[in-house]
Amino acid sequence: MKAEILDGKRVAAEIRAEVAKSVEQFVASGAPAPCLTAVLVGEDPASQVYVRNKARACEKAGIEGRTHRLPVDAGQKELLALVNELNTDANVNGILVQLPLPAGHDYDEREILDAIDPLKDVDAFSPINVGLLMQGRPRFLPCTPHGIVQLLHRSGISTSAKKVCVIGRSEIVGKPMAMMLAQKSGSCGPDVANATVTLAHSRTADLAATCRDADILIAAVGRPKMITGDMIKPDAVVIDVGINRVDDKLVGDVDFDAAAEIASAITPVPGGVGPLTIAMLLHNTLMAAKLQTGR
Ligand SMILES: Nc1nc2c(c(=O)[nH]1)N[C@@H](CN(C=O)c1ccc(C(=O)N[C@@H](CCC(=O)O)C(=O)O)cc1)CN2
Repeated sequence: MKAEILDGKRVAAEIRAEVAKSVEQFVASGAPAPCLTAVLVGEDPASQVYVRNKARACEKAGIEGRTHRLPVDAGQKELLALVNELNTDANVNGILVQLPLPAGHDYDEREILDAIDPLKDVDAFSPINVGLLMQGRPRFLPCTPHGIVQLLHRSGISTSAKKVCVIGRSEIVGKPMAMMLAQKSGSCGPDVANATVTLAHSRTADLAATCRDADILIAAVGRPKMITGDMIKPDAVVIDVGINRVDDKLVGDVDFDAAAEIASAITPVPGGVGPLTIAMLLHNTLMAAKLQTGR
């Protein structure tokens, strides 16, 4: 294999240790431990795992991690009422609603995310936080794209003047990722910015050629092994955001074996981008607590 493996698990552990140290200092200054509250609707197995992992990660970092579980058919009104209750609970610094909300029960995801107090919106999905990011003056950075920025930065990979292709235009990953990489340096954390970004999607005319033109390829489409070896420029950096369960195994959006023979660096699945999402959530929770207490 030619490519260097970008070890997201290791970088996430490094960030989690840094957050834990900062939490310790925050608490030593007389502040209460930061508190993150996750809301889980229904019993989707993957969502249950993610929420449990978030609570465990909180505990290890000295953050109080609470989970509110609602039945699948709780309904929009009850969910909104819970979000509003958490907004006014002074003991709660960060709120997240685990996505996706259950299908077939008429949940309006947009209305729920809009209702989260922007100062407690540690996922950075609310319109205020998305708008601040668009304007290059973010408050919270969305966790998965921020994790990717940290991984690139800590792996010594610069994006400045590079051609980056982000495949997938989701609100959680694709759109904010493209926005962050296109910003001027310094506005979205470390010096991972100033890229020339293409945001590709299902209607992109010649996706293979578009991908092949990229120095850095970020795949966030949710389709197993969709990015094949022939879509990768020799020596490109490949970041795989996909987590697809196929025959009881996790596979990314990239055909890893083929890509690793062509790329200079690549993230594995599992153990690549995924663990960074939770690390950056802890970072945002501490930030929220600091913003709310003025410390
Ligand atoms: N409210 C949110 N909902 C969702 C988010 C989010 O950031 N906020 N992102 C994803 C799910 N997610 C966190 O919520 C998440 C996904 C994957 C991982 C992870 O560590 N993956 C591991 C594999 C884990 C496994 O065995 O399944 C890896 O890639 O190594 C963490 C968090 C959608 N919903």
